Amino acid sequence: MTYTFLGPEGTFTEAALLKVPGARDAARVPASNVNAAMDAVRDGTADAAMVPIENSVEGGVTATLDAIATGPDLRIVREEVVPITFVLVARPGTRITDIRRISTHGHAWAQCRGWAAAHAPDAVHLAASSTAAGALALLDPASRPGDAAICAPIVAEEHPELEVLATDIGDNPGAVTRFILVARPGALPPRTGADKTSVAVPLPEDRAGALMEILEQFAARGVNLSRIESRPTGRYLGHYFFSIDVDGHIQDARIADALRGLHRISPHTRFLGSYPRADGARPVVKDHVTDEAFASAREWVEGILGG
Ligand SMILES: O=C(O)C(=O)C[C@]1(C(=O)O)C=C[C@@H](O)C=C1
Repeated sequence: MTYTFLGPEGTFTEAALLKVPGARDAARVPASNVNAAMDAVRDGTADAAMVPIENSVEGGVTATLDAIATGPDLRIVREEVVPITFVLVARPGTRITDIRRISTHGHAWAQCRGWAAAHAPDAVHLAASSTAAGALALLDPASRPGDAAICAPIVAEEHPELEVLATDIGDNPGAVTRFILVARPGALPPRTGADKTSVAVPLPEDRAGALMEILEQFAARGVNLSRIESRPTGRYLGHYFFSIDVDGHIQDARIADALRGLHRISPHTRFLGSYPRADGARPVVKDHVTDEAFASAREWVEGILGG
């Protein structure tokens, strides 16, 4: 098994990958961005990719939402949630008051904006492809690095050449990021009873009430949505798809039935996977939407049709 992940070593994404049973002993190849990680899975260079999808403060990771909704099909097979704490690192001798450019990933900057405004008000954000990439660039003068970087504590532990100027600089204690493990389509992860299903649903064009019709497919079957966000398809201004997570597995009759309804409304709906929830929470399933209730309803209609 070969895994890829948003690298280099020391990213929060690597921490998420290391939570996957067996990943510590498997081949792990860092990718320089989310698209490269997904493409490595598509072309067979890697079997699975760990990528960030959502942060509790800054929201969706748009590169991931878009990359999985377009191009050759990929499937989410697992999710991991990682607590996020940040440190500020710099080359030894740097004083916080001298810092003018802080290099880090956009999602990390968004989570430390308040701290930066209070402690390094003259500093601007220098975008890096990941937190670890921003920190390691400080050790490579050829890369025109910033004066300091925001990264995970592990990067400072692994690189004593970097000095830690401040710890716990995130504005929201308790921040977490959710990561997904994606693979090529294959056997579905088995239903556990505490699962999620993800879909990308293009909004039918010029159809009044289309979003309501999509949401009704879930509401009518007692299916809870745990996330919904719209993304532009990139085709033209005003054309969107909805990225949706719901509680349940496609092997649950109520989810399969809701997906059939979605396909009727939006035929290019993309199934992105059914996989176990990281928190193990089981949904409350009302009596009229259990597998048994769907089977009994089907038999009733078949009985009538059969005469
Ligand atoms: O740069 C990293 O270390 C990542 O794993 C990416 C990422 C993200 O995309 O949100 C992950 C967690 C943190 O919230 C900041 C950055």
